[in-house]
Amino acid sequence: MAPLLGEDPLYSVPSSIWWPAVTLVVLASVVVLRVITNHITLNGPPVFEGLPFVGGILKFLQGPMQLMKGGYQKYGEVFTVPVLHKKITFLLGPHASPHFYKASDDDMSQTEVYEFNVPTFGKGVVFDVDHKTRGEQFRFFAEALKSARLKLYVPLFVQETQDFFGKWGDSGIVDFKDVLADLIILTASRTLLGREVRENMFSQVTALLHDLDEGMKPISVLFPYLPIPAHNRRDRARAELSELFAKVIRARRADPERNAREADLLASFCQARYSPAINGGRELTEGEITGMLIAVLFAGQHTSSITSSWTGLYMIKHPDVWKEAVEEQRQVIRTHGEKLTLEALGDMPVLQRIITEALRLFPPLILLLRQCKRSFLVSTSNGHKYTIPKGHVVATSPAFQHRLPHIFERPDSFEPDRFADARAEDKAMPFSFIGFGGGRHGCMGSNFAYLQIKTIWSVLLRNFEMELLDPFPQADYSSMVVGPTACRVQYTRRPLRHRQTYIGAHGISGTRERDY
Ligand code: HEM
Repeated sequence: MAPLLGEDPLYSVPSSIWWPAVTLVVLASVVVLRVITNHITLNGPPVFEGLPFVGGILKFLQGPMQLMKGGYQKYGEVFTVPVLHKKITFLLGPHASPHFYKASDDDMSQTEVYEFNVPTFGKGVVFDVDHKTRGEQFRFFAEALKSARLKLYVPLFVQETQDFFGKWGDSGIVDFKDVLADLIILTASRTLLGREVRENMFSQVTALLHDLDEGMKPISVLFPYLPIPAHNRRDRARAELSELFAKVIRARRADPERNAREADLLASFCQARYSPAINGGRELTEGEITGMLIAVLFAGQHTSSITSSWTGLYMIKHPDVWKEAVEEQRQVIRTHGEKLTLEALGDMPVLQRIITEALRLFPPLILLLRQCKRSFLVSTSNGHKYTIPKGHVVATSPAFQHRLPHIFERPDSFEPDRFADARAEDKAMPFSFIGFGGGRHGCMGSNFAYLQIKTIWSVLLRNFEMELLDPFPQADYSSMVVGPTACRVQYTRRPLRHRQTYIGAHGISGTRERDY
């Protein structure tokens, strides 16, 4: 006879035992399901996770460089790491990444992945507006950074840089990461924010920008509005900056002729108008101008000062390269005279390659991100094909890609000539060198940055000898924008001498040394 319900052995087991058992079975099924779904996306990328649920986040906590190294070693150029509720797919190398750079904003969107910037940049600009409005706002950036405007910025870079190093003594000890950050904020203030800020309210604005900067913590990426002291200070600083800039903008607009004479980004923004099809062709509001000034400052400030620092550190570490750069300065002086002009700065291929090589080895933006809105196919260098599903966060990495030996020969060594015509390693495939990103959203300030960094190093190469007092620094991956760890440099002032051929009295010619 079948046992009565109450006699079934299962029902006689006390609930304190079977509840945990049921929970365990449910949990185990969820884990198995999760492992299966992670792997069965049709032709999807391999999943680099390890322990289900926590593996991805544990790997992330080791730092992105370590994570990419592990994933690349195991799976190659394309793999997915599940982190909390997100799936991050890495495309490492130029074979797998073209779509990342070329796709439209509707297919590969920046909004979701960069919207943590909204409390800093402000409402109504860049990552807080629809794609069409953003396209227009980026047109204003492009207008303000085109060659004709850059020509106006160069004398301001030169003036600020000469004044800054003019205050250095005959010898001293500095850390580039600090001093060059100070200098870049001066040049950026003058050329981007304008004369009023630089001349009348520099220390006030710098203090507010500092609070804004300090309000951007790694936690801000996930929770930008978390009520922590750093975010509170950020919000107060943002509000004060709005008030200050609004006054400056109003004064500029009250005197359009004076505004038109000013050589700064603010002047361009004060004159800019949306196209009639977008926002009815109106001019930018004070809030939009403020937000765009902050956005451009954030895009160009740390990135430029960090790249200036690595450029100098590498030149000092490699005396042959330093010598070649000094020799180029002599040549430029012979051709263009002593004044640093747009043309003179454009005639420095050696220094240009040194900067590019420093940026290859240590790009300050180590991860570039997009949200995939429409699935797409990628191919790797060895012919594997994967479908990247809609909904994934997609990442590329200048820092990781630039060290791949099939893209750059001896990738860990400092060889500026890899960018010279004879080697042209960056030209072998599109999107090989991505220090400035590339494609649709490639850096709009790269020419501005090169001019700024070349101005700094022209002045330094012409006036100082330098020596590293500490071991060559590492990259400090704890910062959002990655720069060098501390490193002291000893500088000694020396005028640059160059041999000049002359024709003397009675046609006697010879050479003599000249000081600069
Ligand atoms: C060495 C210095 C610099 C580096 C390494 C750098 C790097 C980059 C990178 C990697 C991107 C692409 C971001 C992405 O695809 O998600 C970017 C975009 C951008 N950069 Fe730079 N940047 C530098 C200097 C500057 C400067 C000085 C300015 C302005 C004065 C600037 C303005 C911009 C703007 C407006 C964008 C956005 C372009 C777009 O989304 O269409 N950058 N930069």
